[in-house]
Amino acid sequence: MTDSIAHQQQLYVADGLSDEEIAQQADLYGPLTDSVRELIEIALLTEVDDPEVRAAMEHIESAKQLLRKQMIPGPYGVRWGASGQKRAWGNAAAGLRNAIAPPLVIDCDPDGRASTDFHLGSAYEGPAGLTHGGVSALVLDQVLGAAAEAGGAPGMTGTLTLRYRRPTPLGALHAEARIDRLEGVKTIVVGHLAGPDGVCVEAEGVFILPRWVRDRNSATVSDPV
Ligand SMILES: CCCCCCCCCCCCCCCC(=O)SCCNC(=O)CCNC(=O)[C@H](O)C(C)(C)COP(=O)(O)OP(=O)(O)OC[C@H]1O[C@@H](n2cnc3c(N)ncnc32)[C@H](O)[C@@H]1OP(=O)(O)O
Repeated sequence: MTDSIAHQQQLYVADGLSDEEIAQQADLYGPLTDSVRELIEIALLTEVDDPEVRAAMEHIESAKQLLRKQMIPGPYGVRWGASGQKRAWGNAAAGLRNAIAPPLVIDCDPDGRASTDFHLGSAYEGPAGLTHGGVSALVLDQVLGAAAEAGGAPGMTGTLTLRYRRPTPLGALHAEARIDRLEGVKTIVVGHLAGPDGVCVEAEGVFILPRWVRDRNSATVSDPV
């Protein structure tokens, strides 16, 4: 096993937290994340002058010092509580503790579908007034991956193919995906990102459970009890 695979495995952790403990953490850290996300937008758009900017930076420095007192060595990884509740709170698209995530709250259906309504503010701009194409890819990667996982055929993104049909505005957006077909270990998922005027980006993704997970799963199935 390579060092890189061993490192990945260590970041999938069953930490045994109860649902109540997870809810407490979500209540504590979720609003912190929202506040930092708002700060990103304000820092981007503020037009206050020198004294206010310097004063604000001092407040931000104090907040950083307070929060730094106790830290996860990082990254957050993926954790499961005692009831099996999954927390991918560091996820760049949907993580509850990640201020750069829009965040996506994705509805999943066990028939292999996923969808989300979300809002992209000024921090996601690419062309003037429009969503950055890489951010559209981030969103679609996550939603297509969630559909694969919801349908019981999860995987890492092997290939993601996008067709940008029309510019994606900032603001209120919708993304959805469904499993199109399974081909051996590959899950092929299709989906799109839409704005108020219709579909902006179409996507097809090939999701593959990494070999080390497949090997572990087949070893578990065939192990004598
Ligand atoms: C408990 C742990 C769970 C972990 C999983 C859970 C994930 C839950 C995700 C939730 C939602 C996340 C949504 C965001 C998802 C990301 O952001 S993932 C990050 C971006 N992706 C990556 O970094 C992937 C990097 N690449 C890799 O790790 C490996 O190349 C892959 C993709 C896992 C494939 O490796 P492999 O399993 O060793 O592949 P291999 O056995 O050689 O080939 C198997 C089959 O796949 C085909 N294939 C191989 N590579 C590719 C490719 N790139 N494209 C198309 N086909 C390919 C082969 O041709 C072969 O096909 P068949 O011959 O069977 O027809």
